[in-house]
Amino acid sequence: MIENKTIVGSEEWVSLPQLHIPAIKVRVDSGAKTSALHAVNINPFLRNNETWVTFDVFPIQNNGKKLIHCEALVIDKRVIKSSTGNRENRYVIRTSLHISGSAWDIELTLTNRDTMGYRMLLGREAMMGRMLVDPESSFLLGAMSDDDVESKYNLKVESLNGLKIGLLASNPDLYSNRRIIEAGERRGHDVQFFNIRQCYMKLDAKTPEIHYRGGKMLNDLDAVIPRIRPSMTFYGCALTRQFESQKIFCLNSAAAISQSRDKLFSLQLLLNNGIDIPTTGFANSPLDTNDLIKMVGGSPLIIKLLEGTQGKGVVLAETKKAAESVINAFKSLNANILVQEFIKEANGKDIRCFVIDGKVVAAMQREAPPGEFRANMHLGGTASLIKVTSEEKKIAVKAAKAMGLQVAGVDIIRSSKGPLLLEVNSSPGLEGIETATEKDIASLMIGAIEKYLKYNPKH
Ligand SMILES: Nc1ncnc2c1ncn2[C@@H]1O[C@H](COP(=O)(O)OP(=O)(O)OP(=O)(O)O)[C@@H](O)[C@H]1O
Ligand SMILES: [Mg+2]
Ligand SMILES: [Mg+2]
Repeated sequence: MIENKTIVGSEEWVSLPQLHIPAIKVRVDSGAKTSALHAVNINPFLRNNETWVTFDVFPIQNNGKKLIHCEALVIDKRVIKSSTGNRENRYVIRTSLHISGSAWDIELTLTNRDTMGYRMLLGREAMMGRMLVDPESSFLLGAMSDDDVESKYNLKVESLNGLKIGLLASNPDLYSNRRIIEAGERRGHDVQFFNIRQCYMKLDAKTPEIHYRGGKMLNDLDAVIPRIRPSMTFYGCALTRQFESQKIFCLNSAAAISQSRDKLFSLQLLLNNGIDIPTTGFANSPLDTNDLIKMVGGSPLIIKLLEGTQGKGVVLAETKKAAESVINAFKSLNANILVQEFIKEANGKDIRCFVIDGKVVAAMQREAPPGEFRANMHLGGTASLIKVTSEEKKIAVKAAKAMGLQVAGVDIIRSSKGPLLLEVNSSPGLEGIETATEKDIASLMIGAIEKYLKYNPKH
């Protein structure tokens, strides 16, 4: 019966019209029993008491732009062993396969293995009685150029006017992240959320790449907004650096973010740029504790964990004895700390200046709840509108510039000696400041990207 069978190569182009996939390159694999489709966002739902699935397919290899939403009736759920030996419980659907003028129904399992090079695998069940494989050849039933594929998918027509912006963060439901996406879309851009943990990259001189779990490529973004939480600094900065090396604009560079995460380094840098800070001491050994306390003017004094955030690692030691115990306790845990003169006259208040592209776009005062000296909102601090002086504005702008940050939350404390810089944040939160000032900060952040990229909306 060999005469009636079509000879195919190890790769071929097919189409799946019921799924609205006009062309997809398959790996012909007679070693696999069932055929598989590389799908993401696979979600079951009930329709007329039957289980269906919705799923997304990126049908074109190395193209993260073209996405097709599919739905199909589930005919089975099966444990499938992949070529690497992993077992996975997969949905099975039935759909019509069109290949070189013939069509027949095949079963397809849905899988979202990232590592699958081909978007579809054609197994022996689908080929049974119809095909013979010549493993040495490819595209015996017809090759397709990139242009052919593009025209099948109308890729050129589809392109948006706006910018493609990626938001690199950890939690899409966070107020700040929701606002950034919303503001970007409102200004006509395509803003997509990417979980930092689900991005991975290929370092290569000729074809460097950044991928997202599920196979999407992120190489074609126009800009990236990194919003890296402290626990993700190392990986998040490596990822941001990779975008930079691929000439994708990042709203805050990896270098600026990583140096802002080192409190000591930041304070040194700020001082070197002529910005005043509360007198600060740092020592490696507990043997120097006594002198360190003296250096910053004795008690009461502030002790800060270098890795602390949200006020959690900041302690006020009222007496010299208390200071010694706390410093030595931290040291015995091998924690890195700095000690700092306590600005009592601030009365539990500090000022947050939000700097974008060299301008203070909003400012608020934060006030600690009664009995607390730390003004952090996470610790119950309240925010209110405040008019900052031109000196304070200058300090904030200078600090952001010294740190190399296009977007920065600059914290200033009012002392009897004048305004002093406390710290500079590279992923400042939007909720407190937008609420207190009723300013659309998210939109101003997107505006900074537009300005840098010289983007002109074509109405
Ligand atoms: N030297 C100081 N004198 C008086 N109050 C201080 C001093 N340093 C910090 N504070 C208060 O404690 C709060 C927290 O300190 P700081 O901002 O340095 O650390 P953090 O909030 O833990 O860091 P991050 O803002 O990065 O989360 C400040 O907002 C301020 O209200
Ligand atoms: Mg702070
Ligand atoms: Mg900080």
